[in-house]
Amino acid sequence: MISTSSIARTRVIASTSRTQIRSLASKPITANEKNLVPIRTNLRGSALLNTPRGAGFSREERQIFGLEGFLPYDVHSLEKQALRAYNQLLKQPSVILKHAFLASLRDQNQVLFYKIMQDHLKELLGVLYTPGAAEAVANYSNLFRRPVGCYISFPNQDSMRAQLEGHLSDVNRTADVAYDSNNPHDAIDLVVVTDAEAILGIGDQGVGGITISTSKAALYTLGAGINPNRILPVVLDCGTDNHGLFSDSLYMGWKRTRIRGKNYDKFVDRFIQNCRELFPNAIIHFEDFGMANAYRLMEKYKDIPMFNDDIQGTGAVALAALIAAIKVSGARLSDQRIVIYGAGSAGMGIADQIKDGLMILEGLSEEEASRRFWCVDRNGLLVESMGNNLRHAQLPYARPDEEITHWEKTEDNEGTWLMDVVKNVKPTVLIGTSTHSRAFSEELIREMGKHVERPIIFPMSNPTALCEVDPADALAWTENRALVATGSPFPPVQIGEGKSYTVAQTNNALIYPALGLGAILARSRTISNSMLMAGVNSLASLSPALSNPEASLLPDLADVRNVSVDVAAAVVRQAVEDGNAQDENTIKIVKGKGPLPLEEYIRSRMWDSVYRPLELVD
Ligand SMILES: NC(=O)c1ccc[n+]([C@@H]2O[C@H](COP(=O)([O-])OP(=O)(O)OC[C@H]3O[C@@H](n4cnc5c(N)ncnc54)[C@H](O)[C@@H]3O)[C@@H](O)[C@H]2O)c1
Ligand SMILES: O=C(O)C[C@H](O)C(=O)O
Ligand SMILES: [Mn+2]
Repeated sequence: MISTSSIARTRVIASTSRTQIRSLASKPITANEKNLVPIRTNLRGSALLNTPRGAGFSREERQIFGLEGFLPYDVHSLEKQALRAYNQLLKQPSVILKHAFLASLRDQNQVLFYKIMQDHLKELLGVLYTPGAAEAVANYSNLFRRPVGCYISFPNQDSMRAQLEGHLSDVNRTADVAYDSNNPHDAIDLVVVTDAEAILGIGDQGVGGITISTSKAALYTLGAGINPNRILPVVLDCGTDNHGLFSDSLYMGWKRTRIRGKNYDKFVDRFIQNCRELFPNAIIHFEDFGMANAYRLMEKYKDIPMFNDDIQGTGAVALAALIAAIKVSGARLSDQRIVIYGAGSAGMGIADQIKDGLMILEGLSEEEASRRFWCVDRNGLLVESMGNNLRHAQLPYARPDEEITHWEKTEDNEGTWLMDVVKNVKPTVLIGTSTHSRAFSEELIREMGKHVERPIIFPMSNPTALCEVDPADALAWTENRALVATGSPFPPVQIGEGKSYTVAQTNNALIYPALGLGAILARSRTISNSMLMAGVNSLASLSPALSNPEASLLPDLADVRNVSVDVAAAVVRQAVEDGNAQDENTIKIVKGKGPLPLEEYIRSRMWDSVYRPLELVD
C-alpha cells in the first residue's frame, strides 16, 4: 500500500525537479544526468500502461502508481525484457511480419523497442527500414492495427490547425516530452513529412506512406538520438494515382486521384505555415515526394530550416562515398567522368551535390563542373535538343547534341542508351538511381571495366529487388577491381581466398539523422549547402577505406550513432560559422566558451533507450 506521506514526498521531488528542468534548458547536462530526469505524470493504474514499461516497472513504482494488480509479480530489467522481445521477433516467419511485430512493440513500449533495435541494429535495420519498410508501406491498409503519426488529409484541411494542435497536446500529455522543455511550442524538434507520391522505388503509395515517415523518424532516434516523442511523422494524403489502391476495398486513404496544381500547393503551404507557427523550432524533413514537387518545394521553402532527403541527403551520402572511392583509386574528383542512370530526384540530387563538390573542393566553375556528367533517363541520354521534355533540375546536365553525332552506336538510333553512353564516355563512375532492377548488365559492367582500373559503381536504387546490379556480380565482372556501394544492404562479397569485400550501404540514413540533429541543436535558420558540405566532408573522413583500401567506402550503418556525433558537430560548426545558428548555448560551446566540448555536448543531448524515473504529480 502506498502511504500518503510517500505521495507527499514525490510531490516535493516534483517541485524541485521542476526547477531543475527549467535550468537544463540553458545548462548542458551529462548523458547520465539526462537519463535521471524524471517523467512527470498524473496517470495511475492501467492508464499508466500507456507510458509502458511492462514488467520493467519497479516495485516502488508499482506501489506508488497503483500498478500491482495489473502486472505479474516479478520485476524484469530492460535487458531481460529485450531478450524476451527479441526471441518473439525471431519467431516471426517473414520480413513483413517482423516489421509488424516491431511496429506493435514500438506502440506498446517505446523504450524496449529502441533497446532491441539498438542491440541488434545491423540485423533489424533491414526489417524496420529499407528494404522491409517497402513491403510494409505497400501492404499498409491490409496490415493496419492502429494509427501512428499524423494523417493530414486534403478533404479535412479546414481543421488542419486543430489537427496539428491535437498532436502537440498529445505530445505534452505523454509526459515524456523533452527533458529540457517548458514551452509547449517547443515540444517538436522535427517534422518528417511525405506526400507518398514516390516512395523508395515503388511509386505512389497513398496513405501507406506514413510508414516511410515513421521509419525515417525511428532512424533519427537510432542514428542521432533525437527524442522520439519530439518527432512528428506526417503523411499528407492528397489522394493517389495508384489504381491498385483504388480497387482495394480495405484501402484506408482518401480514394480519389491526386490533387495537383494550385490546390496542392495551397494545401502543402497551409501545412508548412501551420508547422512554422505551432512548432517554431522544428526542422522539416521532406521525404519521397514526386520529383517535380520535390524540387519546387525545396526551392520555395529554402529560407526555412528544411531539407529534401531524397535530393540533398542522397546527394550528400553519394558524394561522401565518391570522395572515399577516389582516395582509394588515387584520382581527383575533377578527373571523373560520371554517368548517372535515372535522372530523378535522387539522380539529380547526386549530380548537384557532386557538382558543388567539384566547385568547392576543386575550384571548377559551374559550367566546367556540369560537363563531368552524362545523365540517362527513360528517353536515353539527356541532350539539349530534348528541350521542353527536360525537367528543370536536368537542364544543367543536358549534353550538346553535337557531342553524340560522332558516337559509335550499337543500339537503336531513336535515343542514346546506357550501353552506348558507357562505350563512348568511358565513365569512371556509374551511379544507378533508376528503379530499374538489374539494369547494369554483365556486358555493360565489363565494357566499363575495360577502360578504367578501379570502376566506381554505385547501384543506389531501393529496395533490394530494384538495385541496378548485385555487388557480387559487379565485382566478379571486373575481376574484383570495382569499388561498389549500394542503397540497400548487401552481404560482404568473397573476393578470393579468405578475403571479402564489404559493400558500403550508400543510403541517406547515414547522414540525414546527423544533419537534422546538427540543425536542431544549432537552431539553424536554414539548412544550407555549406552545412551539407560540412556533413559530407566529415562523413567522408570517417571512411574505413581511407586506411584500408579493401575496406568499405563508408562506415557501417550500424555505427550510425557514433558517426552522427562527428557529422552533427561538423554541421553545427558550419551553421555557427555561417551565422546561421541561433541557439546561444550551442554557439558558446562551438566558440569554446561552454562547459563541454561540442562532441560531448552532442552526446549529452542524445536520447537513450532507458527507463527514466517516474514521478507522480497532480
Ligand atoms: N540510396 C539512397 O539513399 C537513395 C535515396 C533516394 C532514392 N533512392 C532510390 O533511387 C531510386 C529513384 O528514386 P527517386 O526518388 O530519384 O525517384 P524518381 O522517380 O524521382 O527518379 C527515378 C528516375 O528514373 C527514371 N527511370 C525509371 N525507369 C528507368 C529506366 N528503365 N531507364 C532509365 N531511367 C529510368 C525515371 O524516369 C526517373 O527520372 C529509388 O529506387 C529510390 O529508392 C536511393
Ligand atoms: O529510404 C531509403 O532507404 C532511402 C531513400 O530515401 C529512398 O527513397 O530510397
Ligand atoms: Mn526516400
